[in-house]
Amino acid sequence: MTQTANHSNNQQETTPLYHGAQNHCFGCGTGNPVGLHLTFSVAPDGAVLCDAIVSSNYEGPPGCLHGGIIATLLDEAMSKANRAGGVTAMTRQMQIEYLRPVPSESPIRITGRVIRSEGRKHWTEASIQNGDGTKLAAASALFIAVRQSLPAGNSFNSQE
Ligand SMILES: CCCCC/C=C\C/C=C\C/C=C\C/C=C\CCCC(=O)SCCNC(=O)CCNC(=O)[C@H](O)C(C)(C)COP(=O)(O)OP(=O)(O)OC[C@H]1O[C@@H](n2cnc3c(N)ncnc32)[C@H](O)[C@@H]1OP(=O)(O)O
Repeated sequence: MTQTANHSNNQQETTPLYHGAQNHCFGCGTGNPVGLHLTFSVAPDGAVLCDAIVSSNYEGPPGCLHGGIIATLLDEAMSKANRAGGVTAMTRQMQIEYLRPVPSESPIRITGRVIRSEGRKHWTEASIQNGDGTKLAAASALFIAVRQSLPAGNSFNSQE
């Protein structure tokens, strides 16, 4: 489980990225009791932001998040950057740089953005910063838009 954090360096006007679906996504699903329950907002330039405090239940080294969880946070941010642009896509390829340990139980900011799109291919980037704005981890990825439409009643990005 993850708490929402308030970053003092949050000076941008952002809009919450809603999705009405009670899905089981480990990153954002409200229907997943053991998920991270991340919530994102969208900045005017289309980047998505999530200010969070991630529980020590997701640690690897003492006091630090597990690398797989860090990958999840970055993956989720890039997926949400696509969603903010109305694109439902799955991760095809992802590269991660683990620059510094990411602390558990401490405010972090996760940011994602779409860099370039060509047909169904969407190249994205994401990063995690600590409360001081130091970059702790970064990722770049290729997402491919899914051919299937969302199942009925799955209102991702709606405000219902
Ligand atoms: C199953 C869908 C159900 C319906 C929708 C329901 C829900 C929506 C689903 C997801 C989004 C919603 C919630 C978000 C959830 C999680 C958030 C985090 C995101 C994830 O965690 S998500 C899980 C991890 N993720 C996977 O589990 C993917 C497994 N994978 C696949 O399911 C296929 O791989 C797929 C579908 C991705 C693509 O498969 P495909 O057959 O449709 O597409 P194809 O292979 O033809 O590639 C198309 C064009 O990309 C080019 N291309 C390919 N690879 C390239 C490379 N490396 N470099 C440069 N170009 C490349 C080709 O060359 C071609 O190019 P061109 O069109 O120009 O020829």
